[in-house]
Amino acid sequence: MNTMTESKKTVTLNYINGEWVASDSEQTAVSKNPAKIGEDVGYYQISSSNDFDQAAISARKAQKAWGKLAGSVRGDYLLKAAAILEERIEDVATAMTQEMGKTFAEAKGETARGVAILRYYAGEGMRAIGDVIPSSDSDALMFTTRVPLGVVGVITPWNFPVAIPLWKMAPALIYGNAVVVKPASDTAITCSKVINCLHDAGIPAGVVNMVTGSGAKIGMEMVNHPEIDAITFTGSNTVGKQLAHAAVDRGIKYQLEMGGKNPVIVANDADLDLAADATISGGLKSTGQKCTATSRVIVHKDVYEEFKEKLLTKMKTITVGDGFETGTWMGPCASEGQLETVLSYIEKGKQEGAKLLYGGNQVLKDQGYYVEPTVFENATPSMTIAREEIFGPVLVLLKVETMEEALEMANDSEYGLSASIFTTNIGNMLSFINEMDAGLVRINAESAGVELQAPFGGMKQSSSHSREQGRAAIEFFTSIKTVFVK
Ligand SMILES: NC(=O)C1=CN([C@@H]2O[C@H](COP(=O)(O)OP(=O)(O)OC[C@H]3O[C@@H](n4cnc5c(N)ncnc54)[C@H](O)[C@@H]3O)[C@@H](O)[C@H]2O)C=CC1
Ligand SMILES: O=C(O)CCC(=O)C(=O)O
Repeated sequence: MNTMTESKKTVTLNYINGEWVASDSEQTAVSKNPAKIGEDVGYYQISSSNDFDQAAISARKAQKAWGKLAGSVRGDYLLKAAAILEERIEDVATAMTQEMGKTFAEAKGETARGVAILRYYAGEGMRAIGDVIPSSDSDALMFTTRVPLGVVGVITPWNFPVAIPLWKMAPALIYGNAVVVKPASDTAITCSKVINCLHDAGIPAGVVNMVTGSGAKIGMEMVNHPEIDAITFTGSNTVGKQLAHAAVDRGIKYQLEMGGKNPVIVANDADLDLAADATISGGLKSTGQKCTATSRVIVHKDVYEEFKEKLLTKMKTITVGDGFETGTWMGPCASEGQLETVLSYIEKGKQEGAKLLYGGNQVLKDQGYYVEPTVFENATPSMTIAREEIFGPVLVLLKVETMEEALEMANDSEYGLSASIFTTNIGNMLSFINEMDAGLVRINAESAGVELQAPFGGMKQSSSHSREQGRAAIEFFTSIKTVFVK
């Protein structure tokens, strides 16, 4: 059981060496429902250094035998976990909607994606892990193989509390690593339900561990711990950079997926209904809390007014509310802190002279942390709302004279995660594919929408220039060994 009952409270436990255990700090914190002020979802452990130490040591011990299993045997555990997660979709998605506010439909979709991730990486256990390379010595055999890194520390955010832990843990595990995961506190309960699926699948004790608590404490201990051989992180740039410095100091491998300020270009030959729908879906689904969310909408002057009208008409139909209620299209911000951040960016946009076209207000104040879908125009590329990641349902319209200017503006960002263009012109498409500095470029499709079997990651400040997901994950979670036999 991943929980215990204490004074009528449901308390989520840490998972260390195959057992659900309370922290020796004897302290817990509450996970709150952002859709209902005052409703507690449950409690999680505020872990101590000793808890983390135990988890890391257990992982080290377990990794030795785990790494020696055949890939197909490791894959069988992932397949079992996938089947269990699939049976528990409603329960896991319920916890997700309660903890971070995503609509129940989105939460079920994400959990189903988690199932697919486990199945995809189970298959990786049977695929090639090396090449035979002709040696200059004709009597020798030379080839590459791949070995696990050892114990991988996994630090995850709250915005995809099932998919992100799984797209990091599943490849780590299939390639023979053990893991210690520290989930975001806001979604610790959801993550514990995912870990419970691996536990119920019978994964050997110590191969998977979860320790909840403060990022500043447990996260930093993780990167500095001698039993941790690599760190994979998704979250803010500030934290990512701190982790990178610490990882470099220790000489361990690290992988960071961080922010985005993702542009959409709407050309004068675009299908404007498609562009407006995709801008809304890409920018406002999950209340804009995706690193791939559309944020800057760069529109050619010839179609600017028509596109704007279509966008506004569609935006006005968006219903904001509790993600469990039928008819809700957009849930609350994930936490009070996140709501405050979004409102402060909206305020800054107004102060710096952008025109608020629609939204901008906190709504349903007495119920939860809700904000209206919001769009600005008359913004300049140097304004804060056009430069910084907002991580909320805020779009910024920018008008351009030419396609060259559009591409230049799209690239004028410290980030380079994802980008879209809406056009019917092959020349525009090709220029965008070749010249857009982003890890994910999408033509006539929204900027969000990552496929688990394809590489995912950003350019510039959006990532550590590595890629996760798909076959690309093997590059981070293994080391190449070149073997020469004579
Ligand atoms: N790229 C993405 O998908 C995400 C981006 N963000 C961005 O970050 C902003 C703030 O969100 P937060 O949840 O506060 O992100 P964060 O970067 O603080 O948290 C992400 C994870 O890192 C952990 N963490 C926090 N401080 C740490 C430290 N010093 N050392 C090691 N681990 C640490 C957290 O506990 C959590 O598990 C958002 O508004 C958004 O702009 C947040 C979440 C996901
Ligand atoms: O767009 C997606 O599906 C994934 C987004 C993501 O990785 C993130 O927000 O951290």
